[in-house]
Amino acid sequence: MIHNAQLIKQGAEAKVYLAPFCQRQTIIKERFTKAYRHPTLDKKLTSRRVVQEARCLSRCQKARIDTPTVYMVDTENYLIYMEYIEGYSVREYLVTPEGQTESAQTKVAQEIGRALGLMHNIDVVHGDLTTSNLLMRSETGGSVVLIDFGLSYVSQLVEDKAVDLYVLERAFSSTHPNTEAMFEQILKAYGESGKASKQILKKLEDVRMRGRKRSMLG
Ligand SMILES: Nc1ncnc2c1ncn2[C@@H]1O[C@H](COP(=O)(O)OP(=O)(O)OP(=O)(O)O)[C@@H](O)[C@H]1O
Repeated sequence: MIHNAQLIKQGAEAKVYLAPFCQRQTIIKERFTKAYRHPTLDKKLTSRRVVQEARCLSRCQKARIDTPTVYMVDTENYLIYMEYIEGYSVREYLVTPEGQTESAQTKVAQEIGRALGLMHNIDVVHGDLTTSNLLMRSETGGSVVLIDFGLSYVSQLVEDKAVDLYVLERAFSSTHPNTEAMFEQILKAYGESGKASKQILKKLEDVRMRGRKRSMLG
C-alpha cells in the first residue's frame, strides 16, 4: 500500500484509504479477496468487480454526472485510485438540522433527483443507494456527488431502476424521520430529468406494494 495511506473505512468487502498520490489527496479503494473461494475464481471475480466499479464511475463521468474522477485502476492488486471529495454526506447533512432551511433542503432534493435521473438515463443502476453514498462537495457549497459504485451495473430494465429508487426510499425512511416530503421532491426532480422516468416511477409503486406484502408476511 502507498506510503502515508490513512485507513478511513474498513468495510466487509473493501478498505478505503486516503493517501497523497501525484501531489493530491486521493481515495484508494482496495477490494478484499475471499479466502473461502477457489483462488483462481476469487481473483477473477474480485478483479471483475473492481473493473465494473471503475467502468460505472467513468460512464457517469462521461455523461457529466458528478462522481469521483477515476485516476488509476490496478486490477492486479484490486485497487481504484479516485478523486477525494472534500465534504460531508447527505446523511450527515440531514442529522444536523441546525442551519438547514426548507429551500436549501429542496435544492439538495432536486440535485439528488436530477443526478439519479441522469444516471438511469445512461442505464447505470447504482445498487446501493443510501444517504451515506451521496456526498456534498464543500468546494461548491454542497453540490451532490454520487459515490460507492461497488454494487453498480449496467441495465436497461425499468424494474432494476425502480428497485434502485426503492432502496433509497427505504434508506430515507429508516434513517431520517419526517423526510417524506423531501423524498417526494427527489422523485419529482427524477421524473423531470429521466427519459423513461414516468414508467420507472409507476414501477416503483409495484415495488413498494411487494415490499409491503413481504413485511406483512414477516
Ligand atoms: N471519493 C471519495 N471521496 C471522499 N470520501 C469517500 C470517497 N469514496 C469513499 N469515501 C468515504 O469512504 C466511505 C466508504 O466508501 P465506499 O462506500 O465506497 O466503500 P464501502 O461501502 O466499504 O464499499 P462497498 O459498498 O463497495 O463494499 C464512504 O462512506 C465515504 O465516507
